[in-house]
Amino acid sequence: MLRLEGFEIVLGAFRMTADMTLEQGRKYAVIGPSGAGKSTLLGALCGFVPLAQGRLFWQEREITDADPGARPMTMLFQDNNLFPHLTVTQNVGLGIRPDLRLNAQGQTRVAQALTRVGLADQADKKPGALSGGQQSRAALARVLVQARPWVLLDEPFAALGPALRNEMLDLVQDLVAETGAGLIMVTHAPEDVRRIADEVVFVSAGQAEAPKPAVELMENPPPELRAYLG
Ligand SMILES: Nc1ncnc2c1ncn2[C@@H]1O[C@H](COP(=O)(O)OP(=O)(O)OP(=O)(O)O)[C@@H](O)[C@H]1O
Repeated sequence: MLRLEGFEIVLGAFRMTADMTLEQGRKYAVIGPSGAGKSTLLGALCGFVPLAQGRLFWQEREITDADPGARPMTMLFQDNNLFPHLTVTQNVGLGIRPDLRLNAQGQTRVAQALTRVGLADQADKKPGALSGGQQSRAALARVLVQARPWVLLDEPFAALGPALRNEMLDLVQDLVAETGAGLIMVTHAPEDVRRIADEVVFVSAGQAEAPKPAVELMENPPPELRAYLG
């Protein structure tokens, strides 16, 4: 369980609030207009964006001031954050040790993650030699080896075509189901919400609303959400 208690985030003229509990193992979509604060909210959870007020708890433990690396979450960005000069294996290995000095067990974990995402035969290539979908798979393998209780995705597959994006969403869905991780995913696509989310956090007008069941909300959106969905 992740508890956001009285969050207030202030970045220059921008201000937003959030107060909610996110249950372990559930899948949350974060949606809302451009500039509403979706990425900022994920940044605050990961410790990249400071809180002006509020506290963050994970399973009763306060982690408000914990370093990003000491938090129970991994973040995957749209550009996948792959290092072009490292091989796929090395990029995934970074998820275990930033200095890449992996022991045999670490190397096995990397190999297993690459097999799981279907990249075993691409392990020695550099990211530039992979397709967009394969790059996303490599980034997901790195998330997998980190084995954190929460996976945060910020519009991760927006650059992919619809079929490939659905394939990646299904893979993410399978991975979190296998590992028991919770998922928090920023997306602009209502079809992504329907495909993957249990619940929706709607961010608008300076507030991240507490999650609501996805099916109910998408079938019967309140006026603000209806205006956003168009
Ligand atoms: N470092 C910063 N300093 C000042 N303002 C910032 C900073 N980072 C973000 N902002 C502002 O915070 C607001 C929220 O930005 P954010 O990127 O979280 O929105 P978003 O909902 O993710 O938008 P999009 O859907 O377009 O990605 C924006 O008005 C943005 O300009």
